[in-house]
Amino acid sequence: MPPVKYQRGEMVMGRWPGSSLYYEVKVLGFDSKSESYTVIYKDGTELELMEQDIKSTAGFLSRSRSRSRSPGRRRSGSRSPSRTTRGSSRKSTALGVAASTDAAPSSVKDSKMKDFEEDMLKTNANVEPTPDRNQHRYNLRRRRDDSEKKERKPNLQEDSNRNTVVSGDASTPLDFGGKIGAYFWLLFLPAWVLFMILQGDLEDPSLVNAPPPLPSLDSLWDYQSFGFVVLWIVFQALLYILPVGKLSEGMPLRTGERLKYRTNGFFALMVTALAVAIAVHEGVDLTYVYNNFLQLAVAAFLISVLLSCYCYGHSRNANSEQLALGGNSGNVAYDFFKGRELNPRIKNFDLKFFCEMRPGLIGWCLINFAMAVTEMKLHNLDSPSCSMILVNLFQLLYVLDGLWNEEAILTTMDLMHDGFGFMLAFGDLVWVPFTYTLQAFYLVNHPNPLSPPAAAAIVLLKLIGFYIFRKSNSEKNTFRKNPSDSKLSCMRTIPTATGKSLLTSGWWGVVRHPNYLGDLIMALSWSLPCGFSHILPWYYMIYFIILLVHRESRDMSECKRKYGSAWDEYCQTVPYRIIPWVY
Ligand SMILES: NC(=O)c1ccc[n+]([C@@H]2O[C@H](COP(=O)([O-])OP(=O)(O)OC[C@H]3O[C@@H](n4cnc5c(N)ncnc54)[C@H](OP(=O)(O)O)[C@@H]3O)[C@@H](O)[C@H]2O)c1
Ligand SMILES: CC(C)CCC[C@@H](C)[C@H]1CC[C@H]2C3=C(CC[C@]12C)[C@@]1(C)CC[C@H](O)C(C)(C)[C@@H]1CC3
Repeated sequence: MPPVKYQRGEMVMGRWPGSSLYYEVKVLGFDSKSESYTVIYKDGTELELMEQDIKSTAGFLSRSRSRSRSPGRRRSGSRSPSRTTRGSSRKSTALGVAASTDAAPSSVKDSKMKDFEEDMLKTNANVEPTPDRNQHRYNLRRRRDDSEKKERKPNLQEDSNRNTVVSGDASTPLDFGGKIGAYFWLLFLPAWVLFMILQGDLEDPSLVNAPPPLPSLDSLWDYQSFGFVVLWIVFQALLYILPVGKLSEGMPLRTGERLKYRTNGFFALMVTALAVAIAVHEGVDLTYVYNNFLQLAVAAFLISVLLSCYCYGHSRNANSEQLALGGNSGNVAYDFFKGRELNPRIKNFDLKFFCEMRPGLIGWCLINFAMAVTEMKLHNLDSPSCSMILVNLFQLLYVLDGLWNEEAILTTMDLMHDGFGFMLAFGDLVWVPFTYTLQAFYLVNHPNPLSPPAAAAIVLLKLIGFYIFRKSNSEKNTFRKNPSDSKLSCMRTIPTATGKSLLTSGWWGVVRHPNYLGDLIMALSWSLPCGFSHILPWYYMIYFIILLVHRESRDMSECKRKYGSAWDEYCQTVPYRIIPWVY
């Protein structure tokens, strides 16, 4: 049995799960089975922490003094993470290092808490002084009371049977149907892409039709297509590593470290556009993409499988801090699917960031363009049809916007929380370029003439969706990068115990995911130009509703875990999730 490093009653610094912030906590006990400590925070929140998430108060303070910054303060530069300066409605947040107990729920202020508060006051005398400590409130929700605690002791084995993962410091429920679900998705997703591409080729494509006959294995594989996909990825990788463009910092990791990312996506798109223009001018025939769509998709699929295997292997050498919460269940299929490592890198080359923003996203535009060229050739047109132009322009705008604001991706769920495994590798390299292009693919053989008023109405819808999407993403991104940015001076916020606050006005006060709302309106405008004759071009809309509803609920659980009662307060203030008064 390992020696017990921290004793019952000892005051130590405990890391708040999922963040790099440390709070003063009191050790209540040690569980030898799970090798975890039960600790209590000042508001009565009890958690089980592993030894690596605890530091002795003395060592912690001398270290943070010598650097003159606590982990919490490091997060937001020289400001204390909780310092709020604007808006009378703004409440202050709890501090990473020391917080008053003013707002601890009265129910938890029992005698144990009183002793504890006294201990805390003594310890706080040693803590770095903070400018507005007295205003701070502790708004963590008490996780468990004593009676519950008696019933449940942390146990790794027990948790894994219950479909939860104990990953470093938090119990994370398994997602996507757990272990069985992972097998299902691993088989279903590639089969579904194959099915849809085959449907798109039919004269009467309908998702409710019987599946088309399976093509022979021979016809799926093509060396040339494989070569083109490899070349494409290598070309994009070369553009990514060029020392052109900004080096942006990601959000702080659990270790407090911030990774650097080369955000030159817009430049990469421009260079690619130039290269494609030269190639077309030199006689390269883009109808190849339409004629070999299936073979190109199969090649991309094989590459995504190889990449996922590499990432799974790579994660074996990663330490627990580098693993994603939730991709570390011990079940090979689940972890392979969900991704174990948060930021797999080859030197400074970030695989997740690169795959999410470059080959698939830029490939999406190239494929759409190739479909427009094919439509013109097949139907002897001087220019693509109005529907094809709208689909191309709308989706190009979406990608351009994503690459122009590439830095914003660093605050999204995928970058901050998800591991990089099959789901994202396949999603980025196959799903995005070969299913998001299905509307253009469909239009090649299924023209849908649009009247000018119909086209104008669709353009208006797209612009409304885009406005909501862009404004809300920018609000959140600006706020996360610099909470005291003058552009947000009139915004109301709710403070949380982690030092971050939640916006409750502007778009984030309308619904909890205004960016999803804008995205959904845009998705509608992408399907409308294809008409209502078939369901295939509506696949994106249907998939997107499912994806965003699921994503929203995943984000809800994650935010509840991170922010506790502050999140509940936010949900009360902003009751609708995505669509006002509907959902
Ligand atoms: N086209 C596609 O296939 C596709 C698919 C998925 C998503 N998307 C788009 O990608 C973008 C990113 O989506 P995402 O799923 O990563 O979610 P997101 O909405 O960008 O990020 C969610 C995170 O925002 C923070 N947050 C939540 N409420 C907040 C508030 N009131 N104030 C401040 N911060 C708040 C929380 O993180 P912290 O508090 O930790 O910062 C939360 O975890 C969206 O625009 C979405 O529409 C597109
Ligand atoms: C069913 C699975 C295979 C699901 C796979 C999901 C991924 C394809 C998506 C998850 C997050 C998405 C995303 C974009 C593209 C699709 C995903 C990778 C995005 C890069 C599209 C451009 C946007 O501007 C964006 C940068 C906001 C966006 C970020 C999230």
